[in-house]
Amino acid sequence: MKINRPLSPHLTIYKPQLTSTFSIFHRISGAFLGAVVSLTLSTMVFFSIFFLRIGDFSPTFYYFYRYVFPFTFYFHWFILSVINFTLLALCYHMSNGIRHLLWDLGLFLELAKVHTSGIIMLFCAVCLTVLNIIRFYLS
Ligand code: HEM
Repeated sequence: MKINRPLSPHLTIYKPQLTSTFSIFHRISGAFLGAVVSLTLSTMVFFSIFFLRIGDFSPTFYYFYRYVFPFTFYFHWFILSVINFTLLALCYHMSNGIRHLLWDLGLFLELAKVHTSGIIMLFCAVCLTVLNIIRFYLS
């Protein structure tokens, strides 16, 4: 029997909520950070093995820069976008992660406090991101 009803979890009929939106972005930022970390590590492993320098993960590795330089020269806009986006994801994930850890301690679990801590978390995440991006460009 085919019933033409929407499937659970009915995302399209829900009014967007602060709680669910922050939760979804916590997962998305966690997955994004995981992808960035594993891609960075696997690139380093690849270069280490490729030049028979197995186990050398040092970013001061000469050949790493020699072959990566042309790429960074032509695609610097892409690399800078990934770095800035990673900083945003990390600052958001860390700020919201601290909020999660406070909940795990049994703190701020009332609905009003969940909303207030969400606004504070967003403010901290934006400030941290801006400060980190300024620091990145000044260094
Ligand atoms: C590169 C660093 C990080 C990566 C790759 C990462 C990745 C992840 C992923 C994939 C999840 C699962 C998300 C889900 O399934 O909903 C997660 C959850 C979590 N992360 Fe991170 N994370 C990182 C850094 C941090 C930092 C710095 C904090 C600091 C507080 C943090 C706190 C948490 C917490 C508390 C959870 C559990 C949230 C829950 O109970 O649902 N993470 N992380």
